[in-house]
Amino acid sequence: MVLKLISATPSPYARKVRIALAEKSIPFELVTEVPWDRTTQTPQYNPLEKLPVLIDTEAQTDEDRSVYESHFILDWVEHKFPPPEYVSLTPDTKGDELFAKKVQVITDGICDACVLMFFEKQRSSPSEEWASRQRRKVDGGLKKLAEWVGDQDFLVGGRFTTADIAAGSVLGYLRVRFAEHPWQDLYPSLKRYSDQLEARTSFKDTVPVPQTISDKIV
Ligand SMILES: N[C@@H](CCC(=O)N[C@@H](CS(=O)(=O)O)C(=O)NCC(=O)O)C(=O)O
Repeated sequence: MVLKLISATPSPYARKVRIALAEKSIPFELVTEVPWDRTTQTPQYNPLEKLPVLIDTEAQTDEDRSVYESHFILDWVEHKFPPPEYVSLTPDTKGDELFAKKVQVITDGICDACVLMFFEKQRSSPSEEWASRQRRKVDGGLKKLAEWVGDQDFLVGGRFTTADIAAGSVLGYLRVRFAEHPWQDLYPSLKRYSDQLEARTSFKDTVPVPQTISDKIV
């Protein structure tokens, strides 16, 4: 199977997929773009016009060719590349597996609120109410994440799983996109947890980088 990933340098959602593929030693071609620029390829592969999109270049049908929505891409990768040939990123018990999906609900929700805040700030007259509503979601999500992490090294089952990929990706995104957010002072153990994840090769190789958006968006 020859895989191509459409990604963007700051994307916390795409970073999840890049980390998962790296941790499972699955080779892929990385295509980096800006999904808001008119040159984006995403509409060819995702009706929602969002990245990341994982493309199975050898698929027999268009339907099978594109995999989109980061949490689903992670499930798809785990399904298509199972143990023992590939490292498992899925927790061992059904209960832990369900919890790992719940973690992604919170982490993706924090990312979604960050993206909405980012674009609200681009508007000629940003709504303070709207921005503070999104900020509450970020703060509430981080509080929950800190509660779940506690003083553990991994979120579930005592080993590295998709839950840690999702949590590490959103914390790494905050470091770059919302450096002024005081989460590292508020939650020292969450900072310890994030620092430890950022030391993994798969994280070192995928640190988010801001992008330049050429076209008008909002
Ligand atoms: N829920 C989606 C969110 C993906 C998403 O919002 N991607 C952004 C890029 S980034 O925010 O991740 O950098 C995008 O393609 N936005 C284009 C658009 O929304 O039209 C996922 O988990 O994959």
